[in-house]
Parts: sequence; structure tokens; C-alpha cells
Amino acid sequence: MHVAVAVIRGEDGRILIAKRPDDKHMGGLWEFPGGKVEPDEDFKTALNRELQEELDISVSQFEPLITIQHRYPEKTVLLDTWKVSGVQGTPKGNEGQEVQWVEPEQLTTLSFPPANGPIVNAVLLPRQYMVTGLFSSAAELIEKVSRQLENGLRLIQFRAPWLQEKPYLHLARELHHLCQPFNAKLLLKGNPELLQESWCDGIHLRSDQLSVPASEWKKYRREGQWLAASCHNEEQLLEAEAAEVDFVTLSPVRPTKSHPGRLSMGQERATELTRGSKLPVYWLGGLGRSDEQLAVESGAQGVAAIGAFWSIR
Ligand SMILES: Nc1nc2c([nH]c(=O)n2[C@H]2C[C@H](O)[C@@H](COP(=O)(O)OP(=O)(O)OP(=O)(O)O)O2)c(=O)[nH]1
Ligand SMILES: [Mg+2]
Repeated sequence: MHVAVAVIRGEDGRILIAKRPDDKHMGGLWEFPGGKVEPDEDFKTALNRELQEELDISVSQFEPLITIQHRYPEKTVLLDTWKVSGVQGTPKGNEGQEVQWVEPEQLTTLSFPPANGPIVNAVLLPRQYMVTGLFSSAAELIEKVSRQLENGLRLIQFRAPWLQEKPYLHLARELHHLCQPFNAKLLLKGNPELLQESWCDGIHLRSDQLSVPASEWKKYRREGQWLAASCHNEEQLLEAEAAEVDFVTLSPVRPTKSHPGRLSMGQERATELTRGSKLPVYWLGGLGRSDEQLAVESGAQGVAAIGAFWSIR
């Protein structure tokens, strides 16, 4: 069942949600408004028809967010989810349903159908994910990260595999201080126990860590901490879903300077793998800010990069 789903953003940045009528599938849970796309119906027409029927509004701006295929015991749904804005009209629950504008951060505290977890994550995640590159002193690292925070980066993975754990964590703590005033999140590389550190915003797993059972990460994980993973093929994307990570990077999409000689999958294969995954996927490898639109239109959350963010002033 092809479902058109709308993450409706008001001018103040809040998001419109509705409560599903009790007598419907997933009744009593909050939803992002939308409904079934009729055969031969164009997606945008379907979405505006549903929003008119359910809420008495129409929308004029559309941007793809995420596509999730989810198997419920009763049926399989394809939630084709778009961020929409340019709302016309005042929303009201035409079917007697409760409707509410909420801050994005509130979404994690509400009960949605089981398929919706990745939608909520996709709403909260930015389009750009920076992975730190080479640095020869703490001062250089701090200077480069500061500059990118000022440039608007809000999600950063601190990668320095050449460092021992102790100096790595020491620098990580400093970077975390830098990130805080910007409300930016710093993801670390490491083992599950690291999640116990009060200042740890989350962990980015290597693909070989995906075999660690989800229960190991759950033991330590607190509300608000991100769990991400590096994936390079379909099998790892499935492992990441099973490990219950929040989002992934998919690489290498194009040839890169940091991994010379590694075969890249290309844009077409990356699109196919991205559409097949439930999770928000950042494209990584030889891409920069100028590829963001292409990635998003291909179903990705956005672009992750070392080079493009690290080397440019
Ligand atoms: N609209 C919407 N549907 C969702 C969400 N999450 C989720 O699992 N679903 C499921 C529930 C339903 O099985 C299906 C969407 O159906 P729907 O009930 O909205 O369809 P509709 O508006 O055409 O309703 P109907 O009157 O024809 O029953 O997708 C969500 O966030 N929004
Ligand atoms: Mg509906």
C-alpha cells in the first residue's frame, strides 16, 4: 500500500501531527497526516487531496524526506514521506481527530506507529554530516571544527583512528564543549561503554561493529544519544536495521582521496540501496555541499563528507 505522508512544517518551524481515529489501523496513535495514493494518482495530488479531506489545508512546497517500507502483521505499507510547507488554511480535524503543532524535539516523546521511528529521526537530523579529517595539532582540530560550526554544521563525527583511546577522549571532550553552544551533536568512535559518558552525544559504529547485538548498545544508551553506522553494501544496511541504529552513512558513492583504489558504487547503485533501506542514509565518498540536492532527491538524508568540509575555508 503506497501511502503519501506529510511532515508539515509551519512558518515557526513547528510540525503538525494528528491522532489517528480509534477505529482505524494504528488507531489512537499520533501520525504525520496523509493517506493512500489512489491508482493512477500523482503523488502530490494524492497528498493534497488527503490533507484537504483530513485537515482542510493545502500545501505548496515539497521536499522528499524518507521512504520506509514496513511490514505490519496485517499489511505492508510504503510510507512515502515528504517535508512540506507553504500551508494554506487553518488545520482542523475533519474526522474529529485531535491535531497539534509540536516542536521537532517533542516528537521523540509521543507515541507513533512502529514504522515511524526513522521518520522522526529524519526530521531531527540535518542534511550535512561532517567527519573530521587529518590534523596535526589540537589547535588545528579545534580551529577547523569551530569554523565548520560557524558555517552551520550541526552533526559531527570525530574520527582519529591513529590516536590511542586516552588522547582521543581528551580531545573529544574539548570538541564537545565547542559543540554545545551551537546545539551541535558530536559522535564518537568506540565501544558501547562510551555511551555511559554523560557528555557523549552518540556513537558512530564501524561496519564490523554491526555484529554486536543490539542489546549491548541498549544497555548503556540514554534518551537523545545517537547510534549511527558505516555501511558499504546491502547486507550491512540490513544489519544496521537489525542493530537498531538511527542512521547510516553509505560509502563510497564516488572515488575518494581518503580511500584511493577502493571501488565506488556510483550514484545509481547508491540510489537503489538508499531506497531499499528504512533508515536515514547519508551519502559519503567524493561528495560535497553541491551534491546535497542530488542526494536528497535520490532519497538520502543528505551528504556526509571529510574532504569537502574539512579542507575548505
Ligand atoms: N498517514 C499515516 N499513515 C501511517 C503513518 N504511520 C503508519 O504506519 N501509517 C500506516 C497506517 C495505515 O495502515 C496506513 C495509512 O493509511 P491511512 O489510514 O492514513 O489511509 P487513508 O487516509 O487513505 O485512510 P482510509 O480512510 O482510506 O482508511 O499507513 C503515519 O505517520 N501517517
Ligand atoms: Mg490518513
